[in-house]
Amino acid sequence: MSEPTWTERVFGGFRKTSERLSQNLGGVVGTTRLDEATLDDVEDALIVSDLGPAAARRIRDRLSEKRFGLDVTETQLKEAVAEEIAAILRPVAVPLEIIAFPRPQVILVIGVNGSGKTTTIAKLAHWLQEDDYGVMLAAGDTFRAAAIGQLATWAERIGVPIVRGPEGGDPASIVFDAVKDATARGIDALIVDTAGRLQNKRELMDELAKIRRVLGRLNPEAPHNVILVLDATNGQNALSQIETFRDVAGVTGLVMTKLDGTARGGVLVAAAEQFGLPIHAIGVGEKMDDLRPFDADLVARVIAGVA
Ligand SMILES: Nc1nc2c(ncn2[C@@H]2O[C@H](COP(=O)(O)OP(=O)(O)OP(=O)(O)O)[C@@H](O)[C@H]2O)c(=O)[nH]1
Repeated sequence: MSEPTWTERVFGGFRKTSERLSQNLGGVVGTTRLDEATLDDVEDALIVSDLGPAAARRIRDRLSEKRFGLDVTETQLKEAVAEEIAAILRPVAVPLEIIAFPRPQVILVIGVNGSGKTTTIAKLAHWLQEDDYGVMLAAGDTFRAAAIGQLATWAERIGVPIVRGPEGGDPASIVFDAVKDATARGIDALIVDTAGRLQNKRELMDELAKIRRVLGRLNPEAPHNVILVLDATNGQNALSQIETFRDVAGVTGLVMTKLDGTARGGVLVAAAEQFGLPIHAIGVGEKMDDLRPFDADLVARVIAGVA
């Protein structure tokens, strides 16, 4: 059997959301009048399909504004829902921009253990490299020797330089060395792995504050990006993670990984509505070319079951 295409994998990541939505919109068979009762059903269906109450309400209101009292078939209703989901997702489908000057652009990557942070850093490095950017990695997750080793293995595989220190080393000093090195080499993007642990918010805040302080001495604008990696299989937990990391670490953008599984990716719609943070990319596998741009229209159609 041939490997699934990336679009097929995205279908996997949103399948649970999509199936639930379809089941719950299942009451709409044949042609239905879009009255208050039907709109209530649609809103409920959206809520239980991971899109969350705020996005569900917005979609309901938009449907009501545009089509109240009209007769719609199930397909027309799903098409209309897809359009409203896309309207929520399009503003946040923002690719990661690499600025030309000053170099390097410093990209901190954070996320809870096992979220796919290290793999995402590797994929991102590979992605940027394919676009002819010079990339360097910094092993700022000094908490575990294995994390440093894992990143170093990826660096070698992709063919990018890495700055690393000993286990338990000071992340801020590694990042400082990395920025100096990257500057000397004319590197475009320096991607920094961080311990990013939420178990101890105070420690995380202190660590990031120190990294920011040290970076600020070299370039007041650094870090240019703070990307939070989210695991799609965590469902609604993603929302509380975004909120906490936003408050603690000043998140500037998101990458959702593991959307190739049977994840409940619909939570991204809830996240878009609630936080409005850019979704730079999605992860659809464990290999280095398994990072994809976030395609709002495709995802909306997959969720609504009309792709
Ligand atoms: N299916 C799938 N697996 C992924 C994806 N991204 C990462 N993984 C896997 O998820 C597991 C955890 O990924 P890591 O990159 O090590 O996660 P991490 O957040 O760095 O974890 P720690 O090193 O424990 O902090 C690994 O087995 C990865 O291969 C993805 O998009 N799809």
